[in-house]
Amino acid sequence: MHRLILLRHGQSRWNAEDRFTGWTDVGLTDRGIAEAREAAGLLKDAGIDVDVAFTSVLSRAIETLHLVLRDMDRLWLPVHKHWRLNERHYGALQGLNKAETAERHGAEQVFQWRRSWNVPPPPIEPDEPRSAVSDRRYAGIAKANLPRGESLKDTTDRVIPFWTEAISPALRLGARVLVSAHGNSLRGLVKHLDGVADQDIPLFEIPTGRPLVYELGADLTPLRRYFLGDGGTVEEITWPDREGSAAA
Ligand SMILES: O=C(O)[C@@H](CO)OP(=O)(O)O
Repeated sequence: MHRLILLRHGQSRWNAEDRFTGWTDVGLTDRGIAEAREAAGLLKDAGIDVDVAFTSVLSRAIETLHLVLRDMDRLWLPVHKHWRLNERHYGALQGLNKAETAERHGAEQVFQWRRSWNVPPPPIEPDEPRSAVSDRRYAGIAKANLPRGESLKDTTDRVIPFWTEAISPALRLGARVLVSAHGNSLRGLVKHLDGVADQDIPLFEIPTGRPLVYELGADLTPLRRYFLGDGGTVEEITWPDREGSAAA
């Protein structure tokens, strides 16, 4: 059996302020730091160890990973950072308050932007200061390939090549893998792993700082998936049984 742990970063400053964040690089709040440390405690209590970690190039996921590895006494493990694990790029919505945006554009429109499978947010202009074009961490990516606003489908489409080329080979070699990333990049990965139907993914939320453990078969097919809870409890995830869906 292979084991994969997915971890959404602890609460960020903009989570706390209810702002669309996306590729904006904001740090953790005190609560976010506490959540990351609680995640380490849950992993240790469950007897789960890790051999290699992957994260995005955004500070909130990197900081969360470091806090977890430090508390697990595993700071020495190999860590691979990649932009493909970044949060969904929220385009021109980045920086706006979510409740105010709902008042302005309507709750249904905002729900579509936030949770639909394939509705992208309004795009950001490449020459805007908020764009990733001028950010040195993305210097190696062709400008034309830098996202300007992604749907969940767009996000998933850029996460999966990294899953295929980097994460799944590590699992196949027998490594226990921890991925510290973001609400939407992880939702996309879950959708892919479990073959979740498009209409079921909008209601699936990954809480900040709560480890989601996947037990995978030899061919990396999910056998079980569950959130770790206090006192050694687990919360199993099941998906509606739909025709055409590979989900269990
Ligand atoms: O703002 C964001 O980048 C994400 C995650 O916090 O928000 P949402 O959950 O609304 O997709």
